[in-house]
Amino acid sequence: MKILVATSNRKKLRELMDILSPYGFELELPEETLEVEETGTTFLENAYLKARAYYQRYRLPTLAEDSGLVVPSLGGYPGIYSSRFHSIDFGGVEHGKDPDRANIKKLLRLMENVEDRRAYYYACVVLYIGDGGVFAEGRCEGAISREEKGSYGFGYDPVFIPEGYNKTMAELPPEEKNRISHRRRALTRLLEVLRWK
Ligand SMILES: O=P(O)(O)OP(=O)(O)OP(=O)(O)OC[C@H]1O[C@@H](n2cnc3c(O)ncnc32)[C@H](O)[C@@H]1O
Ligand SMILES: [Mg+2]
Repeated sequence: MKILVATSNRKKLRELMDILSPYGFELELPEETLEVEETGTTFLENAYLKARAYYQRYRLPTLAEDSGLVVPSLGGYPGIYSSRFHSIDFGGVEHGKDPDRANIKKLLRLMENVEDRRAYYYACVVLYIGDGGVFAEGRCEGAISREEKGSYGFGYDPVFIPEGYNKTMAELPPEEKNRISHRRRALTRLLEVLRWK
């Protein structure tokens, strides 16, 4: 089954493809990426906004995903703001050409004196097929380290230590991340909802 993927993040796309290709899905990138404003107040709303925007443009079954890092001791931040955390309230951090690094820098600074370092990744995936769609969510529990380590993955992976590991997500090879990630869990549930597996 051919599915359009509503994302502008190449690394996210790679992970979605690696997870879904064994199930016979052919993920296609849109000819043109759309600038979709993520104005929703939840991951689910934002995933729908992205899916719907691409569906309206291309009229193909569309998969979108909205994800982020949730840190309860920061009141849930960065949460739905994860990709642009460096630029929102309590003091921006110089963006440069590397928003992921700026986000991490800000997170570590805010957590300098925070003892409770528990955090989780969250992903909401939506398969949109016209009048509506199906969605599923997944979580990956862990904690925020005090320093960056590793170079695999993207986003907050260099400071996210998944539960049961003493390495950061960025130190785990892609196959290992894709086995335990929030993205994997959300997609597995989606396939179950679709009775695909
Ligand atoms: O909206 P699209 O175009 O799909 O791409 P995006 O990167 O903006 O994606 P999101 O809006 O869903 O924001 C997700 C952010 O959450 C963080 N994040 C999500 N999944 C992650 C993962 O597996 N590893 C590390 N950080 C992750 C990272 O900062 C992402 O930029
Ligand atoms: Mg986004």
